[in-house]
Amino acid sequence: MSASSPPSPTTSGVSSPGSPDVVPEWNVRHLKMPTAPPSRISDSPLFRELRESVAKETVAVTFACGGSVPVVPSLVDAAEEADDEALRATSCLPIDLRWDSDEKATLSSETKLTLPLEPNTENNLDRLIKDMTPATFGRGGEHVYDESYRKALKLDPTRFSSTFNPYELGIVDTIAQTLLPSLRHSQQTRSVKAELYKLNLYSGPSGKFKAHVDTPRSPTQFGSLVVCLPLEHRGGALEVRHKGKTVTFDWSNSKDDGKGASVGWAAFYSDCEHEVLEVTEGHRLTLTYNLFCVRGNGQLGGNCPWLDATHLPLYKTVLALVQDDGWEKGE
Ligand SMILES: O=C(O)CCC(=O)C(=O)O
Ligand SMILES: [Fe+2]
Repeated sequence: MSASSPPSPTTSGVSSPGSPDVVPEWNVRHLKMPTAPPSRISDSPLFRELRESVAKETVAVTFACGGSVPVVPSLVDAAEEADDEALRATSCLPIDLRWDSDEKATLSSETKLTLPLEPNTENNLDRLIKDMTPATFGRGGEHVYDESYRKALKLDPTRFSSTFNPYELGIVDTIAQTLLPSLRHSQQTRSVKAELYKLNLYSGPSGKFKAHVDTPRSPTQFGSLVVCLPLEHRGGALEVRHKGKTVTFDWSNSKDDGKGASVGWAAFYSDCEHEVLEVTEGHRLTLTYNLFCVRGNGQLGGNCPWLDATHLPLYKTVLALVQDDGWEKGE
């Protein structure tokens, strides 16, 4: 599944009829920006910056990406109407969240939330807040809790589960194509693995995480993914910075803004400074994932211990063929 595939090749694409090994390619580095179009816009410093940025390494300027997925009560209608399976990836169902409580004798119905919040479930949100613990951060090799720097709560992934799946919605594919584009046509195939790291809650007033850079968990971690679940709040924009540029992801929302519920997401490289601005009202509830560059599955041959070849439909045919006398004699 691919949420955003590159446009088909144009004159700038490399296409070689008769040579199946050469895949037609759309690569932004092959794009020729118009040279000095006869309009005032070409003199604009912004146009010049855009031209220079595209001409340089695209990777160097695309340090973050993100989007939002509308939440709909049911997927069936929209998909049937358009008769298009791909439509399923452009919206998602309300998200169920379940967690373990330390409180004795808690009913499972009390440790479940559906987001956007269903009527009369505010008590469950209160329960979740009680069951979460203060979120620390790394300082000088230690985990510290300092509300003047980070005011948030957390739950470890061993203590909760959710129905949200960034793979199903094409978010992980989009990240791979946007943040690892240079690998798209390399001989080595690689994929992105998103590993759930935490559930975090930044509440108003004054929930925040001041400017910091995340610590990669391993040499293969290249970034982070933040997913903002549909819960009403104001403030709490995420700012991601790299080489003097800032990209802002503002997922604040309320029932009255007429926008409809959605899930916001942002991904960025590990070396980007980022900051969660103060949440002024409500609750900003997020899932965070560590993003790893992993071996892709483009080269199954010889390295696929989990695939049992004896269950492939052609196995018996090939077996019969190699056991045939004629085969051994090379006839
Ligand atoms: O919630 C966010 O937008 C970012 C959180 C963050 O920076 C972190 O958990 O390290
Ligand atoms: Fe962070």
